[in-house]
Amino acid sequence: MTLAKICGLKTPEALDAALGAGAAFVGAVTFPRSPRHIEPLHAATLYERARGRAKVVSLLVDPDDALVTEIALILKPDLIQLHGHETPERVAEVRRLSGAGIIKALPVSTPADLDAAAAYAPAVGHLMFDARPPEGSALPGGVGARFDWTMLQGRTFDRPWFLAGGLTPDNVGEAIRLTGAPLVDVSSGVESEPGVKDPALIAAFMAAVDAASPRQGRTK
Ligand SMILES: O=C(O)c1ccccc1NCC(=O)[C@H](O)[C@H](O)COP(=O)(O)O
Repeated sequence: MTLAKICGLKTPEALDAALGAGAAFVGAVTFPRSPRHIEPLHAATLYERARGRAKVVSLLVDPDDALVTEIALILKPDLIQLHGHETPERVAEVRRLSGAGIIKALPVSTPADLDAAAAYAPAVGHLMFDARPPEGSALPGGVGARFDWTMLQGRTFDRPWFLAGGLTPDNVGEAIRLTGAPLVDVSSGVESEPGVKDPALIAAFMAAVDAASPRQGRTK
């Protein structure tokens, strides 16, 4: 059974589409350079509708202590996704400061990149393998780039892991079948333009995840 996270949700319509389609995780990006950026106070109000329906994830990039504390107090996420250059020590510090679970995203372009996971496992609840963005990319994630998924075949990790990067309704089934990913994450693959989520693409993505990995007992 593969569960899905829809990332970069910043409107009630987009969040409702993800929740209605059965996303297990919903993500708020707080990173001003991103077209998906949402301020902590706005996210706190918006994500109230997700409580008890999906895990609320706050995505941060190399956050300082003040931002971690603000997010923890105002948004109260179930999980913080760290998508920058955070060391294992910094990840442990963010966990302590926030009291939230941690997803550490690791950029992947070669099999050796997967080896970094071992050092993070003690400090995190989840790992995320995301495509390393192309050189010169304005963002460290959410750019629709993918990596060679066959690198994950035969690999095991000490924590549940998300596959991310370039997933779409058309390719997520193949990605799950090739890798056995227990969790998948998508952003630009369910958008009509950068930062604008498309409810029909969200529904199609979730249907494709279900088709590749039926979820037991799901009613919608
Ligand atoms: O989505 C963003 O704008 C973003 C900004 C800064 C760091 C990470 C970001 N997104 C990371 C995600 O969680 C994406 O879902 C993941 O990288 C996959 O993105 P995509 O290839 O667009 O599906």
